[in-house]
Amino acid sequence: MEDPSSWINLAEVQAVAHKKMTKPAYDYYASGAEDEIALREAQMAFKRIRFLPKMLQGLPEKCDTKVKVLGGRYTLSSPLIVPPMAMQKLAHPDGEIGACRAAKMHGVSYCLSTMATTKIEDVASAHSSTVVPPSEGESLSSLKMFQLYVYKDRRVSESLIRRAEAAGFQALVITVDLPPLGHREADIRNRFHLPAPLRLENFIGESTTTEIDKKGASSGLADHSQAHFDSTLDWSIVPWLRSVTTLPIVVKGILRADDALMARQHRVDAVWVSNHGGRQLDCTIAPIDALPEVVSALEGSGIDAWLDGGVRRGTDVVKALALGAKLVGVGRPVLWGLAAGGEKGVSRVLSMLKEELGTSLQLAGAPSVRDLSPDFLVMPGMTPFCRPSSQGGGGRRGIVGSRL
Ligand SMILES: Cc1cc2nc3c(=O)[nH]c(=O)nc-3n(C[C@H](O)[C@H](O)[C@H](O)COP(=O)(O)O)c2cc1C
Ligand SMILES: CC(C)CC(=O)C(=O)O
Repeated sequence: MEDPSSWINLAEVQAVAHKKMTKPAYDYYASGAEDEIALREAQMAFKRIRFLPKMLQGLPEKCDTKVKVLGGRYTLSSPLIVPPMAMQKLAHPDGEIGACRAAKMHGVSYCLSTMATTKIEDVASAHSSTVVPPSEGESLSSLKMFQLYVYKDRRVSESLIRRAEAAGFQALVITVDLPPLGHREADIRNRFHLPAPLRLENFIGESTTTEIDKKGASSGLADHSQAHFDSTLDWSIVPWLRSVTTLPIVVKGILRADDALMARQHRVDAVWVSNHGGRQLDCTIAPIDALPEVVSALEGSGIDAWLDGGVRRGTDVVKALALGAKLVGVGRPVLWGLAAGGEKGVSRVLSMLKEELGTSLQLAGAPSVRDLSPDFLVMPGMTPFCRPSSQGGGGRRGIVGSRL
C-alpha cells in the first residue's frame, strides 16, 4: 500500500494515511463538530440520490469536463477544486506546495488557506513554476485562489489580501461559517497545537500571535480563532473587500437560498455551498441537499454556485454538477493523499477521482459536464416517470412530487 499507484479508491487512501499520521494530526483532519452528524450526513446525502442514465447517446470516447467559471472569465479543464484546508504540512513535508502542484498538474483548481504552513508567496511561485504538459493535445487550465479569514485587526486581513493579489492569486474566497470555531471534541481532548517546527507561515513577523504553536489547556485552534477572527461580520464585509481588491469574490459557507439572494444583491462572483466539512455547526443540512435552492436563488444572475462536503466518488461530482454546481471541492481525501504519499499521493487521489468522473459521465450518458441537468437524477422519495415525446426522440421526463 506504500505505492500510490496501487490505491484504487479514496477510502483506501484514508486507511493508509491513518497508519502514518500522529493521532492529534489525524483527528484534526478527520473529525467534525460534536456528534459528527453533519460530517456523516454530507456523504450519506449523496448516496441517497439515484441516477436515471441515458443510453445510446453517441458519446465521444472521452467526455468533456471543461467548465466556465466566475462569470465566464475563465474556462477550466476540470470542475474539481481543492478547497482551502489549513496546515497541510501536518500531513507531509510537501505540504501546500505538493498539494497545489499536484492539483495544477491535473488541471484542478487549488484554494490556499489563510492558515497555511507555507507562505502565500512560496505557494504562488511553486504553482506558477509548475509546467503542465499538454494532455491529449489540450493544455490544462486551472485557478489558484486565496481563502481569507477576516481578522479583528482589519490591517492583518488587508495585508493578506494585498499579498495574495500581488502573488497572482485569481480569486478571493471569504469563509463566513467560522468563527466561532465549532466544538471539535477530538481537538479539545488532544489539546491540539501545531508541532514545532511547523508554523502558520503567513503571520511570521506580524504582531498576530498564533496560540496554535503552544500546547495549552485546550484546542489551540479555538484559542487562536477566538483571539483573532472577527465573529461580528455582516454583509458589509463584501463592499469592504471590494474597496481593498479587484479580485473576484467568492463567499464560502452558504447553505440557504435567502443568504444566496443576499450574496446576489452584493454582486459576489460565486457562492460556495459548504458546511465546512461538518466541522462547524453540527446537524446542518448536507451541502448537496442545500444546493438546488441556492442554484435557483442565483438563476439568471451569472453568479456561480460551487459546492464541497462529502464528495468521495466521481458519481458524487456528477450529482453535484447535475444539480447546478460549477465547481466541486474534494477536501479530506486530498489530505489523506498528502499524508500517505506527499505530492504523488495527492496526484493519485486526483487522478482516481478524474477517472471516476469520466467513467460516470459516460455511464450516465452525458457527453460533457455542461450537458448534465437534474433530469439525470432521481431525488430521495421521488418516483421517476419517463414519457416518450409525441414526435419520437427526446422523451419528456418528470419526477412525481419533485421540486426540481
Ligand atoms: C483539516 C481541514 C482544515 C480546513 N481548513 C479550512 C480553512 O482553513 N478554511 C476554510 O474555509 N475551510 C477549511 N476547511 C473546510 C474545507 O474547505 C471544506 O469545506 C471541507 O473540507 C469539505 O468537506 P470534505 O472534507 O468532506 O470534502 C478545512 C477542512 C479540513 C478537513
Ligand atoms: C485553523 C482553523 C480555523 C482552520 C479551519 O478552518 C478548520 O480547521 O476547519
